[in-house]
Amino acid sequence: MMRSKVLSLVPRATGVCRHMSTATKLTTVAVDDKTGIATLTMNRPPVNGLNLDLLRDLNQSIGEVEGNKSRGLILTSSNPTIFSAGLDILEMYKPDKDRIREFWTALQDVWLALYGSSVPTAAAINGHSPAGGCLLATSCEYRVMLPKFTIGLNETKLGIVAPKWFMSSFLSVLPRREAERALNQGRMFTTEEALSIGLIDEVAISKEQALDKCAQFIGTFAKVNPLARSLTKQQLRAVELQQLENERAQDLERFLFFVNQPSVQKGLGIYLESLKKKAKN
Ligand SMILES: CCCCCCCC/C=C\C/C=C/C(=O)SCCNC(=O)CCNC(=O)[C@H](O)C(C)(C)COP(=O)(O)OP(=O)(O)OC[C@H]1O[C@@H](n2cnc3c(N)ncnc32)[C@H](O)[C@@H]1OP(=O)(O)O
Repeated sequence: MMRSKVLSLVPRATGVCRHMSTATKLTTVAVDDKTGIATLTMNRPPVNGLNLDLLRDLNQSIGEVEGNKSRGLILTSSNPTIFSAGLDILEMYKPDKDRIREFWTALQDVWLALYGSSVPTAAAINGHSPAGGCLLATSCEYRVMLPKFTIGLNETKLGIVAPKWFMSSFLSVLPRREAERALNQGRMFTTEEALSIGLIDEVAISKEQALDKCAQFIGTFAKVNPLARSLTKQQLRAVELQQLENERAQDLERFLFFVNQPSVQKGLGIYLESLKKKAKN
């Protein structure tokens, strides 16, 4: 059955996959007709850096999945080695004063939409997932990761501070003691370490297997009343969601103040240079 504007038909392992009405370019949403599960794929080369445009497209795609009665949402990446490199540092380094406000507001929107999503969510982490990438993954209810990649909130290593709501997502997954230590250290975990600490739920040997495992997780809710499930999830997440809703304006001002500090700008510049040098070698 056609559930939205259909742009193309692509066969997948589980059923016929319909590409939904994503007029956007940096994300795609494909709904499996058999399972009813939507796969939201980030596609912003080279590293899925979360810039304003990708954040806007993510927002639109999450909204689309909420609106099209999908049974669940799987978040993944079209890049074979990177889930997301986190926030695009170019948005924060020597920023345009209007754009950076829109950027942070769009990031808040994405977190509120994903962490507060009414459908079951899972991340197929098919590559590295630092900082903002880890935020996206930990906003989902389940995580399956491929071997030999890294995940974590490395902000302190960059001389920046993860905002409270980044920490909320992290704390919804990890025990407090582990989360506190990892945040203070800015620690990046290998796939194997992430599994042993509980930061991810399963390891998969391929992206296809990761998507299948995420679909299996979403399938565990098949016999649960959808309204009861979604209200339960929302009650469990309400405190953190409400806190950001209440403090959005202050959170934005705190971010702007912090990111515009000369020492922070200097640190971001040095970090960007080191990434570029690494890329050249
Ligand atoms: C008191 C309360 C105050 C609150 C204030 C809040 C302030 C804090 C604000 C925000 C929190 C920040 C969150 C973040 O997400 S910051 C971003 C953190 N991300 C990283 O540290 C990842 C950096 N990247 C990497 O480690 C690697 O690139 C990789 C592992 C993701 C991929 O490696 P590889 O495949 O080898 O690719 P390259 O390194 O060669 O990179 C290719 C290309 O892409 C550029 N690039 C990589 N990451 C980023 C990025 N995050 N932003 C912008 N650009 C990036 C890299 O420079 C290369 O560019 P090129 O040389 O031009 O090709």
